[in-house]
Amino acid sequence: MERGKYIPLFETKEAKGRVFYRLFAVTVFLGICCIWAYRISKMPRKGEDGRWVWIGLLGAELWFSLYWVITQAVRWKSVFRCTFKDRLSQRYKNELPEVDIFVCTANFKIEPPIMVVNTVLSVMAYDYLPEKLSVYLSDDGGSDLTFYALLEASKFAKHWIPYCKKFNVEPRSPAAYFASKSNLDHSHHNEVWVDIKKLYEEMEDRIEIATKLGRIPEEERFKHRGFSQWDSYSSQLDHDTILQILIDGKDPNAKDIDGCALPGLVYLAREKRPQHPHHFKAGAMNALIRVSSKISNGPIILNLDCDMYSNNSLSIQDALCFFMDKEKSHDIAFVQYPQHFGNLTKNDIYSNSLRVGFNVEFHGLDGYEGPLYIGTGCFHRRDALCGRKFTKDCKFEWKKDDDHKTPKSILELEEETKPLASYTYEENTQWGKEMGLRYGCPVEDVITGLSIQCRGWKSVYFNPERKAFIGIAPTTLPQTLVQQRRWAEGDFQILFCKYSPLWYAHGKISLGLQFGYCLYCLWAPISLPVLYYAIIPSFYLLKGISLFPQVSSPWFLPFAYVISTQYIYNLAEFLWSGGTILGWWYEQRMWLYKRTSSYFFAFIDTILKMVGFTDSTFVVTAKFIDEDVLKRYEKEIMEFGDSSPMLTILATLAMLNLFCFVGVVNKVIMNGSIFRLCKTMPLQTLLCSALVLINLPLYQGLFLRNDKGKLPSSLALKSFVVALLACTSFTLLC
Ligand SMILES: O=c1ccn([C@@H]2O[C@H](COP(=O)(O)OP(=O)(O)O[C@H]3O[C@H](CO)[C@@H](O)[C@H](O)[C@H]3O)[C@@H](O)[C@H]2O)c(=O)[nH]1
Ligand SMILES: [Mn+2]
Repeated sequence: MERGKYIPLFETKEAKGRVFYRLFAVTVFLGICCIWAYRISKMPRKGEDGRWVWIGLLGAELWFSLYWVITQAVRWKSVFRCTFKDRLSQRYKNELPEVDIFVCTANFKIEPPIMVVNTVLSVMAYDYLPEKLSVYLSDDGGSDLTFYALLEASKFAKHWIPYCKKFNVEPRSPAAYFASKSNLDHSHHNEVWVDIKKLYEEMEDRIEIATKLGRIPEEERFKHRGFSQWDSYSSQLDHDTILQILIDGKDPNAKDIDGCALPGLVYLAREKRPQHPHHFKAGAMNALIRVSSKISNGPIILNLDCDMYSNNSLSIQDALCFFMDKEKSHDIAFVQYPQHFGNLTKNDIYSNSLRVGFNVEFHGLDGYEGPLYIGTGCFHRRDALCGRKFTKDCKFEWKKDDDHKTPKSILELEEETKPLASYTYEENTQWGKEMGLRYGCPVEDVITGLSIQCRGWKSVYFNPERKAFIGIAPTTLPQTLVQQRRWAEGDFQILFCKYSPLWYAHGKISLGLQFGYCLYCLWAPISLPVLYYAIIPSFYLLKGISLFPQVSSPWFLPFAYVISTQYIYNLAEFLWSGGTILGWWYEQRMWLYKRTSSYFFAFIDTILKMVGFTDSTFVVTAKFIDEDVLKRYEKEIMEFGDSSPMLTILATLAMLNLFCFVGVVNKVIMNGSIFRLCKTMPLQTLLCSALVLINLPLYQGLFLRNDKGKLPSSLALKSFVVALLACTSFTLLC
């Protein structure tokens, strides 16, 4: 390749068919305007019955419309990216930058150590110069079991990495590799394969036995000095910094069985004290940023959750194409990959795949200054993450002036580095404010990404054919709802924080991206109009009062047009993103459930937090479940299983709609014709029936099931009584 001539390392293509989409969106918008016109012109006058209900409906419809406009922003200007990895390696050969990989884990009980080390092994085996790769595991659980697992993994890596490279295997998480059918069928069923599998299984056994027993074999304890650091350990929330360099990447003797260099491997449990807030994952990440700066100081950082293993051994090269292009890279701060999940059922019963988000919306965000940072599967430029502003003369030289000139012993290096992970280190500094990940928000990732973009940087969304990372999605309804609640709460808080996409970001990022952020930041308040729509029209249906136009009225047309096109378009988008029809139906259900429970509670939580009543926490999502639950999950039977307030709301709403529906059916049987009902109150009838239909699994969970995943009978009784009371008092009083 000719030196000096500019050859791009990546390409950005605009989505096709934008013009058609925009025309379509305009017609829908006209329909929406007609709906407003209907609401305003037909509003009962002051003193007339039903005025407040109409005002409520108008409010809800205005909210929906505003939100619809926002969803258009992320469909308006979509782009797609592709990279040229071969050019990258030709151009830079051995001058590629060092890359530091951060894996976070928090609790060995719900994030099993064997899963964590599989993630670690998958990234250690990246097809990248091992001398330029360092892997850091942050263990917020401060568990010697996790440390033991990592120690085992550091030994196994000496066999695993050369094996992966020799046979060019994918994926490089051993568990995923041995479980994958394609690798079973036509893999090199030779001795090497059998040997490596045996080695893995032995390691797996040792780790799992230790995890089950809750302690490490006594003899292992003496073998490695690292365990002595637990001598002063009192609890997960009260211990000194534990730092252990398991493989020193700089050590010429750190070699795999083939004599090739190994990537660095470091275990860190930052110091924690009960009175001192540790700021959850953000705190862990900031400690890692500082600790790694002393040890390897790679200018590029990859951040992964402990369940997200690498599924593509060339992802680093892909990401570097975005960071190392001579002309287009200077302002790129991070490259975000989508999250994929390996444990979804065929129709994705809890709608966890976030299909449309990753296949449509994120491409839309990428058309502006780029996607949000979503905490995992994201490559960062260290400088940008540490608070640097982007200015026109930010040009990067990737060659590093080596500041570790005098080689130190591991012990010295560890002792020098430890203070960086102490909780006092951050006192009176900008960490958590202007440096590193932001504190105080349950979605530390999104707010951090926003603050980076507000400092003039851009980001890139890269969604390659072969999935780069695969993680674990929640497998029960309560887990999904809790996760969604944390996200909705965090995103809503961003709206009021210093970096609010509404005011602070104005002028710093484009209007389109401001809208893009609002798409997520407004999840919590959208719960209110959804709740309104899920209750009021059904009540009025029961009473026989119409709130929407009749079929014969011309006003019916805009409603019919907007509703039908939106659902058809939504279905098409879902199928196009790789979903199934049943999966779409499940998504409609989860759409409703998230809004009426998670988002609603997130709304309340945020308000309470603002008044100073509560503080947000981070409920870590469980990454494994027991056999019984797993069986139901695989059969796509909804798992309720507890009686949290969120499930109580869902059950009560479902019962309420059932009563209204039964009440109406009863009336029709007694004295009316179904035909007349559909003519006079078509939309209310449709809405109420759809709500009943979508809630079928809930009724089953309340009354028909006997397994452990059903709803508790106390909750069934509660929701039954509350809904009945609500319906009767409404019909009698209003
Ligand atoms: O005190 C804590 C709590 C969590 N974690 C780690 O943070 C990651 C994410 O936690 P998880 O319970 O899996 O949450 P999810 O909802 O699946 O995570 C998504 O949403 C989070 C923000 O809400 C982001 O931090 C994550 O990166 C993103 O994947 C996991 O690796 C945890 O081990 C910590 O290191 N320390
Ligand atoms: Mn997770």
